[in-house]
Amino acid sequence: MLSKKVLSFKDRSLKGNISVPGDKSISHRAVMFGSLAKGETRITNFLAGEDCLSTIAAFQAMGVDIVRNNDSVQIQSQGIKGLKEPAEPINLGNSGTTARLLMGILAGLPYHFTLYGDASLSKRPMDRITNPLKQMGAKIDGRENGRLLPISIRGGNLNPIHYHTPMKSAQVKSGVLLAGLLTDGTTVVTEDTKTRDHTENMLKAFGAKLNVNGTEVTVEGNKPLTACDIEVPGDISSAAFFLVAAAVTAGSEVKITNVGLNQTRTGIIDVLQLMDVDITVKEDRIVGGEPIGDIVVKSSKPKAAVIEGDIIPRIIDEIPIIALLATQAEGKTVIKDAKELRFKETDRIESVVSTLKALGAEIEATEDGMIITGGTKLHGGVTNSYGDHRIGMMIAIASLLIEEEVELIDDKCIAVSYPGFFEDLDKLSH
Ligand SMILES: O=C(O)C1=C[C@@H](OP(=O)(O)O)[C@@H](O)[C@H](O)C1
Ligand SMILES: C=C(OP(=O)(O)O)C(=O)O
Repeated sequence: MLSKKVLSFKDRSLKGNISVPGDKSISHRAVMFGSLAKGETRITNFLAGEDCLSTIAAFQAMGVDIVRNNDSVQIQSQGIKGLKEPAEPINLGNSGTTARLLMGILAGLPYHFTLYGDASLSKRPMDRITNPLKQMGAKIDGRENGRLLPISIRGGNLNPIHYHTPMKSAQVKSGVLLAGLLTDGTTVVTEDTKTRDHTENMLKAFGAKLNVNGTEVTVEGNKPLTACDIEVPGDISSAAFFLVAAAVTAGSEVKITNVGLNQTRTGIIDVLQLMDVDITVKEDRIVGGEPIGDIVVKSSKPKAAVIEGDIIPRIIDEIPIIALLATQAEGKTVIKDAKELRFKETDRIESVVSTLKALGAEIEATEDGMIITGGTKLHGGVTNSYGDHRIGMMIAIASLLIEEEVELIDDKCIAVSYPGFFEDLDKLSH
């Protein structure tokens, strides 16, 4: 039975300060690298969302001692050599990041693994990572020749690789780099456009021999990682929902503190500026190579924009909430070059378009994006997140603009990336 929530937030303005939970991408990587590094790694401000809990469970299944207390995590590891063959299949839940990065690690270990996920993850393409790993020598099989989960891996004896990622994906880049760490030579990964670089930043902090030159990353294999402490910045992808909410509701002013401002993730700030939203950003400090600071957004009169090209990987998870912003902007917004949206928890081109259309927006899907005519008054109705956390949060923010009730079917999936989302929305609502 799917959960259901009736949203009637009409006419609320958002005021106040919050710090959103820890960054999902960084939390995953902290657990993974901490499990590979000999010694004790302590993580603070860890995101206790379902996806990151799947990552913890995967390494516990390989014998790593991981203890979590709310958003603090303590890892005691014997290093790569201490990892054990899990007795049971590994459940990846809903998490694409766990799947693609973990496969890179497992491919380098001399054991057998079986991986599976939920209905959504079982539809998402895994050949983007299994293909390069097979080229490196891993034995991988699964549905449709290793394209889909469940997948089995017999790892070990990998060769290094020079690999150019055919799609703009930090998960693929990271998975290949992690496999490269477990070889005897030098692995080089290149990409057309720089995608999020948390793997590179954090591997350096763990002592890996890694070099970044523009869009080329080189890693030396067979060099042990050393445990270190990781402070996770707030997740700008979670903050994005409240930044847009403040921009589109009257009388609002929201400050998000302690949020990650890594350049490869801050496309949402650029888009808000491009669309004439009143936004101020203040960078405070850099921790583990990751800049952290505060963002303030006030009620605005947004203008439409064309959003395309190299900015897309920098806003890939924010496009659902940007689409909602575009419904309230003056003019026609065009989002292009975003075909990758079709491979997320849902096909986010179809799920965003059908959901916003059902609420009265003027929005059309294109092959690689969407066209949105702004200035529409949204209305109530029955909506479905389709099990996609970012669609669920987009609907909740849309309901702030809607007089009638909005029914949200499957609100619980929001816990994948933002367990306290409705509490934070309540905290800011006046
Ligand atoms: O590396 C990561 O942590 C992520 C990379 C992106 O996916 P792709 O690599 O598929 O673009 C993003 O959508 C996902 O939420 C997290
Ligand atoms: C696409 C996402 O995550 P993942 O690929 O890890 O499932 C997301 O969080 O929006």
